[in-house]
Amino acid sequence: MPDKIPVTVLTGYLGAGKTTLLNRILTEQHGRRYAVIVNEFGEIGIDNDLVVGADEEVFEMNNGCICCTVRGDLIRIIEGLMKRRGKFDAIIVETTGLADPAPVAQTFFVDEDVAQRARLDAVVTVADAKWLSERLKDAPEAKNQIAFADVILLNKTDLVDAAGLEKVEAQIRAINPSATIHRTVNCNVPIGEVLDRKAFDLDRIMEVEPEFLEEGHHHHHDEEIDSFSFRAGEVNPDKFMPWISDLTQREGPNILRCKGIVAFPQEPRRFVFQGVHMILDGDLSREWRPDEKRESRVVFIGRDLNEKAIREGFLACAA
Ligand SMILES: Nc1nc2c(ncn2[C@@H]2O[C@H](COP(=O)(O)OP(=O)(O)OP(=O)(O)O)[C@@H](O)[C@H]2O)c(=O)[nH]1
Repeated sequence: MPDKIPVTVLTGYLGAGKTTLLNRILTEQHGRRYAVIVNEFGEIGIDNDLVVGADEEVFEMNNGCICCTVRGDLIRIIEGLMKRRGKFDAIIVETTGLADPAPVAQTFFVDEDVAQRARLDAVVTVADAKWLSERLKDAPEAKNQIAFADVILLNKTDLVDAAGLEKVEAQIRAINPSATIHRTVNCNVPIGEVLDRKAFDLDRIMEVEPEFLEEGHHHHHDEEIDSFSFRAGEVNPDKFMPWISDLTQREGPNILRCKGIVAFPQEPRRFVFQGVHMILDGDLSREWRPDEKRESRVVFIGRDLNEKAIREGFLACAA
């Protein structure tokens, strides 16, 4: 029987830096080939588009959270991949920021076909040094992601002072005393520290969650969190820029995450923006391909957001 394929589960709350880490892994010269499975919360697949696709194959799983409705998809994708062994050396699964990692990890033990052919190498959690403390108060998923981690990247250390870092690291330690913690900016960790760790420890997980190996999963997502996405054609940058900047300043506390790919008239490149609460980043990225439809897509995830007002505001930016 050939060796089992190692699988890394990449988790972390909304906007912590999972895609940043994934892109770092995929662009680094390491001589290994990865198959990547990306699960995204929200109807329009944007993450998939932001992953630097070199030779890697990226499988997208939308319309649901990996730990709930689409777990069957995960099993099917992995089984499909197993038929093409030899084309890649390892699998990376990026979960949505709202996923509970337990049922994802459980798949590798409970589903027999998967368990025979793949092994969970490690759960790697990216934690946002600026926002984790807040999320530990109001988001159970954020706590589970820390509790289940074998390796934790305490990321965005550039946004927090030394005392703040000590405090959040102590909170992490209180939840998970055994994970290796790396402090990072833009997830700048040597790749060997996150991949091929042989770190997943079932005994430890059974202590965290004694029912881990039992079938049946009752993960209730935070009902207050809404996600909506809108599409438009080209948008006018002179309208769009002030709108998005004003919206994130005003509604920032409620916007857990926003991101989008936007088409400006006469601009050959795609404008990509990303936000976490009030912090907004945006830049022109690669050129639109000739076969691509020049459309603008935006996603907002948050609490108590006024969907109608945001939709109207966005559509009013049309070029
Ligand atoms: N200041 C700062 N920004 C960072 C750092 N790492 C990532 N970011 C930014 O944070 C934003 C979110 O990063 P992503 O990698 O897309 O986060 P994610 O966890 O994949 O987000 P979701 O998939 O939406 O949950 C982007 O604008 C990044 O450029 C960091 O260390 N410092």
